[in-house]
Amino acid sequence: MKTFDALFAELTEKSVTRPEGSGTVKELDAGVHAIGKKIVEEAAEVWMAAEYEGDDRTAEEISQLLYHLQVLMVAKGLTPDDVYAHL
Ligand SMILES: N=c1c2ncn([C@@H]3O[C@H](COP(=O)(O)OP(=O)(O)OP(=O)(O)O)[C@@H](O)[C@H]3O)c2ncn1[C@@H]1O[C@H](COP(=O)(O)O)[C@@H](O)[C@H]1O
Repeated sequence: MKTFDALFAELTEKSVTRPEGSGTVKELDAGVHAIGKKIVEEAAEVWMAAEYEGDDRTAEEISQLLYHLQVLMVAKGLTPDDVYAHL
């Protein structure tokens, strides 16, 4: 089981070490515009899953949305604390 903070640490490290085959590195290289489109796409999938696909699928789609939000955070140099400050 991975937490939000553990995933963020993993993605931050990958952005620095840039390992071969990392989807995160590929997405970071695609840029903020492309990441933003993934976020919108995943948000729609969360909505559809919540309405029509049950709790497991909804949780899975939420995890994917959180992942893409974290990639955007890394791309923009934002930390979880920057976000938590607004909660
Ligand atoms: N949690 C995730 C995660 N959630 C979602 N995704 C990506 O988001 C996509 C969402 O799947 P969809 O089926 O909705 O999208 P799709 O349209 O079929 O896929 P694409 O054609 O858009 O890639 C997946 O294909 C993954 O590319 C993730 N990619 C990576 N992680 C974790 O991030 C960490 C680093 O991953 P790498 O950088 O790939 O090593 C690892 O711990 C991974 O488990």
